[in-house]
Amino acid sequence: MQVALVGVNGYSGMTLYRLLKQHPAVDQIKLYGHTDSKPTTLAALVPVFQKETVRVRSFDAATVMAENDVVFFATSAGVTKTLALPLIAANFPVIDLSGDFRLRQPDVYETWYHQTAAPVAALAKASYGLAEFNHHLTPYVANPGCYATATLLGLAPVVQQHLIEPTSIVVDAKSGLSGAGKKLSTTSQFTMVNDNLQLYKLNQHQHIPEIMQQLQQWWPKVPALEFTTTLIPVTCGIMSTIYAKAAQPTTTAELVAAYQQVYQDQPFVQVLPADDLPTLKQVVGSNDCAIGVNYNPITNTILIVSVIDNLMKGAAGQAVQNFNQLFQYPATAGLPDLPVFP
Ligand SMILES: NC(=O)C1=CN([C@@H]2O[C@H](COP(=O)(O)OP(=O)(O)OC[C@H]3O[C@@H](n4cnc5c(N)ncnc54)[C@H](OP(=O)(O)O)[C@@H]3O)[C@@H](O)[C@H]2O)C=CC1
Ligand SMILES: CC(=O)N[C@@H](CCC(=O)OP(=O)(O)O)C(=O)O
Repeated sequence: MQVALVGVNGYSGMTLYRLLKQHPAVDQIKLYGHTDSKPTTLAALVPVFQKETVRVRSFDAATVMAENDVVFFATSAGVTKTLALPLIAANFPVIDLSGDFRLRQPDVYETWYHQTAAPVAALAKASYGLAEFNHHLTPYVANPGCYATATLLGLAPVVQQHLIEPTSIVVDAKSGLSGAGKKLSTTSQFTMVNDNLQLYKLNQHQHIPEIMQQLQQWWPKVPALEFTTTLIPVTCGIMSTIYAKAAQPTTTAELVAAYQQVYQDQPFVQVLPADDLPTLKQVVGSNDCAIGVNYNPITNTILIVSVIDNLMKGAAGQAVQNFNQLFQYPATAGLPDLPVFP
């Protein structure tokens, strides 16, 4: 299998390169940059990869299709909606880590991403690749966002089985700094991130419509959700802490059983026993999502804690899961089994 990767010098691209390099079905990885990039090497672009002398060439859609069997785009929002159009027209396999093709409605993308959307005909050819649930992939896979992945995997059982009041979902999500990509900003300087917590994009986060789109497919009665995001001083990891009112009184044991039933055949989702809640260290470096649930009978509230590594399950790892599904490789091929600890 000949694999193309665009955006290798971003955080998700670097992670994807590392995974693809040890994927048993990948024979060669070809790297591409901007359409007007000067030829260079990976070592020159990513100094920590100093041993990697593989070339990085400018992006040209016809060359990419001629030289490869599939292309991964680990590029910033707004790039694939133009660069990928010839690939979509040719039905060439694409796995897109950006948000450009996740939202079905162009006006929703324009509202939340503050830029023009991809053409409607192109959007219609994309499938949303929440890997545990969406198995009918088209050749163009829109890989989910990191917060959306943690939150949707956490909510799926209670939403699909109508175990909560649909109007009562509150999500308090936190992310490490690598979620913001490599570009430095005032809020991402060491002096602001270290020893600090910063709430951001209040009621404006682009993953709100992405989460809603999927929740409403599972249960149209979910009208909205409260969703906040906080930058925390870790490099990798997302913790999505979710609260919802139970539809009727329940127990933690019943909830754990419901979650275990939904995820019993999923190698990358670990449902923890009752009274156990996950930590970031249980998943960082792996492609796992770990989920803990608890019921508070005094307030009739269900608590769900869902953790992932934003660059793995939230980006590159799930992209490899979708690659495995698209080409019918074993689900776990090329994906590490254990987190990095200590
Ligand atoms: N970081 C995360 O945890 C997650 C990220 N994502 C998504 O994955 C994508 C990449 O994110 P991340 O790695 O964090 O971002 P980075 O900012 O770290 O990297 C962005 C990459 O896109 C490349 N790029 C930007 N514009 C162009 C262009 N016009 N043509 C070709 N390449 C381009 C950059 O190359 P150069 O530097 O040379 O311009 C760089 O390689 C984004 O869409 C992001 O939303 C999704 C889930 C989680
Ligand atoms: C910490 C941090 O800033 N995280 C980013 C997540 C980026 C992402 O995954 O966004 P896309 O939808 O564009 O893929 C954010 O909250 O916007």
